[in-house]
Amino acid sequence: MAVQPAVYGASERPPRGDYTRAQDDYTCAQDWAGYSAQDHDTYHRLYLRQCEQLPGLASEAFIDALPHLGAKERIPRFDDVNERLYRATRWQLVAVPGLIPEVPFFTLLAHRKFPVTDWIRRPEEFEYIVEPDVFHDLFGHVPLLFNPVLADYMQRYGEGGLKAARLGACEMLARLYWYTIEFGLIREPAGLRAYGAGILSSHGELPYSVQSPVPQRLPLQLERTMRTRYKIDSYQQTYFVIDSFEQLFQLTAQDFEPLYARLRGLPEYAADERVV
Ligand SMILES: C[C@H](O)[C@H](O)[C@H]1CNc2nc(N)[nH]c(=O)c2N1
Ligand SMILES: N[C@@H](Cc1ccccc1)C(=O)O
Ligand SMILES: [Fe+2]
Repeated sequence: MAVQPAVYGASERPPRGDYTRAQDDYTCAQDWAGYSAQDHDTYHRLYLRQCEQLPGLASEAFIDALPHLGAKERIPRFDDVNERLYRATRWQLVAVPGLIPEVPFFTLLAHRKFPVTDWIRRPEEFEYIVEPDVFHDLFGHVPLLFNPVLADYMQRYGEGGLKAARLGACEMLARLYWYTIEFGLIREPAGLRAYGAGILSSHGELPYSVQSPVPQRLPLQLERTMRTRYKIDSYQQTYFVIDSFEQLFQLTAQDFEPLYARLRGLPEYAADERVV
C-alpha cells in the first residue's frame, strides 16, 4: 500500500492494546520499562524524519513547543513531560491502552488530562498505522497542549463532547475535532501551515496538506465542517483553514445545541465534495 497518513477513528477491528491493564477511567500506567530498544529506535527514527520537514510546513507554535517533549532518542516518560506541561498550561498526560470510548475520552479532556496511547507501532508499520500510537499521540498532539489558547480549546472540546453525548450529537462534534485538532491548517503571516496532529505525525500528509494542488482548502466554518464526512484511511480531500487559535476558540464558544438541532435535518457533504 502507498504511504498513508497517521489515522485513527472508529474501526471494525477490535482496538489493539491490552485493556485489562486499564482502570475504570481507561487510564493505565505507562509501561516504560516494557519498551524494547527497537521501540525506542522506531520513535527516534520517526521523530528525526518528521523534524526535518517541519520548517515551512508546521505551525510556528508547534515548532516552538516541540523541544518540550524532551529527548528524541527514546520514548519519553509521560511523567517527565508532565513536569513541564503542567507548569505551562495545567494539562497532564495520562497513559491509555489505545482508543477509548467517547465519554471517557471527553471526560479526561474536560479535566485537562490528555490520553496518550503507550504502545508504539511495529517497524513494518513505519509508514502506515491504522490507529493512534505513542508517536502520533505525543509528537502530533502534545506540543500544542503547551499553547495556552489551544490548551483551553481542548478542555472546552471535552466539555462540549459530554454535552454532545447527552444530545446524541457526537458524530457532528467528532467532525469538528477531526478537521481542527487532527487535520487543521492555519494561515500564518509566512504562509499556510499545519497544526493538526494527524498531519504533523504523518510523513506524507504534511507536505501534501500544505502544498499539494489536489485537496480543497476551505475557511473553517462550523456548519460546513460538522456536515462533512471524513475518511480515516487516506489523505484528506478537504481541509479547513483557521486564521489563528483565538479565532478557533471564539468560533466554537457559542452554544452548539441549536446548531445540532438545525444540522440534523440537513444533508451531509462527502469527504471530497467540492464547493462550487
Ligand atoms: C471523540 C473523538 O472524536 C474520537 O472518536 C475519540 C475516541 N477515543 C479516542 N481514544 C483515544 N485514545 N484517542 C483518541 O484520539 C480518541 N478519539
Ligand atoms: N461551544 C460548544 C462546546 C465546544 C467548545 C469548543 C470546541 C468544541 C465544542 C457547545 O456548546 O457545545
Ligand atoms: Fe490524534
